[in-house]
Amino acid sequence: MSLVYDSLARWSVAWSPTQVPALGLHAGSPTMRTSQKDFNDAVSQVKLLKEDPGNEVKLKLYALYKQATEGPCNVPKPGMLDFINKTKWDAWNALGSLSKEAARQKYVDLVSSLSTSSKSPSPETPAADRKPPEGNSLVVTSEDGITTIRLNRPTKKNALTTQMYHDIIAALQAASKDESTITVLTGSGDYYCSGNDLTNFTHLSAGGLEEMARSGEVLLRDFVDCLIDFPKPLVAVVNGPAVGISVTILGLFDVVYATDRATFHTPFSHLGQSPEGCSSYTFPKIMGSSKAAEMLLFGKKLTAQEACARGLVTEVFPDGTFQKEVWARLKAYSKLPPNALRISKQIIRKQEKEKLHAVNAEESSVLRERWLSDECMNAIASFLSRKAKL
Ligand SMILES: CCCCCCCCCCC/C=C/C(=O)SCCNC(=O)CCNC(=O)[C@H](O)C(C)(C)COP(=O)(O)OP(=O)(O)OC[C@H]1O[C@@H](n2cnc3c(N)ncnc32)[C@H](O)[C@@H]1OP(=O)(O)O
Repeated sequence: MSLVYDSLARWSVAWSPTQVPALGLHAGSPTMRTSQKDFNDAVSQVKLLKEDPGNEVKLKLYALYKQATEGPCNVPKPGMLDFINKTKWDAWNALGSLSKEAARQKYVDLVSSLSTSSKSPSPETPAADRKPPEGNSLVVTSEDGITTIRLNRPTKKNALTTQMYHDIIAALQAASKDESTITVLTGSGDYYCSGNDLTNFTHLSAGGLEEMARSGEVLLRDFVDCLIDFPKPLVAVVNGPAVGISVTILGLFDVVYATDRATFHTPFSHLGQSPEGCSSYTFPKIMGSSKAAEMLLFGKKLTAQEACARGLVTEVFPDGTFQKEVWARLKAYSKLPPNALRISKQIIRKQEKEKLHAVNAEESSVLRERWLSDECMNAIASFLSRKAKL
């Protein structure tokens, strides 16, 4: 959860020993002097931890630090949409009337338990060497008549940032005009895609939440429109679990190949959201209304085999031979006459294009409303504070 992580990392800058505010101890108490030194040492030690202790621990550290230095939570509760500060406030407030001394002790104990399970880097290790940069979130290549658009944020399970939606649109537009015969969407690492990056909701502009929801609606509509209009064969190479919008848009692909490790999950109700990617239309058509409802309303997660039996997936391959088999198949298909493929694809799509655009516009507009709802806000806050995992 990078947002809270980053935010906590920033707080740790403020924990520099020279900036730590006075702890309000009674001079002359040897126990407390020791405790203060231990506490200050622990504060410094946190910054040397090599391994990320995870958001839950970092929140505990934050809360204990605040309690130890300022006492019980004494600031107003941040608004519901101020996810990060609300999460921090909740953690601090949960400590109730715990004394400063007890909080300091708990902080020291917690850091000490972390230090024993994680080696500190040598002081000269440059920060950049500790966490390698992720590089480009989208990688587009063209080879053997195939343009491949690869989601490339493996450490975030290829969650889609707003920039990635824009980049995919641009990549599809370029692919529609390039020399390739087939276009492929796939993912790097163990996941295909974990859907919309939930931290997209935290990037509020001056226009506030309403403006964010409005621009989200436009971006979603443009993204899905681009898939509806894509003129060449579009293939999904589903290399691992797929969540949310990465699943719903599969109904707009021509062929979907999946590893037997893949799962297909659309937890919209859990998130206080509603279906997109034209799935409210394509899913009932592909698998029948009751099977579609099980996925889109109740968030039933399908195995690759189940998704194949329901017609969402074209074929499932054993994970061990997935890449080899699929790419060999695609290379063979890419030798087919490109114009015939284009014309055939377009005549198939033409029958439904208008309908799909209308469905997309409606789904996007309904989602804009959903994004402003308490149900959605609470679900996202819950994910960001790591209370719930889907
Ligand atoms: C209004 C503005 C919107 C602008 C954009 C509009 C465009 C269209 C929007 C269309 C609507 C789309 C809807 C959806 O896609 S709904 C589905 C959303 N996805 C989820 O709810 C999945 C959430 N993730 C999880 O449940 C788990 O992470 C997952 C099961 C996928 C994997 O669990 P696992 O335990 O294996 O791994 P981690 O949880 O530790 O994940 C590793 C790190 O990756 C981060 N992560 C994963 N998925 C997401 C995500 N979707 N958004 C943000 N971050 C994600 C996770 O937090 C971990 O990060 P840290 O290592 O930093 O903790």
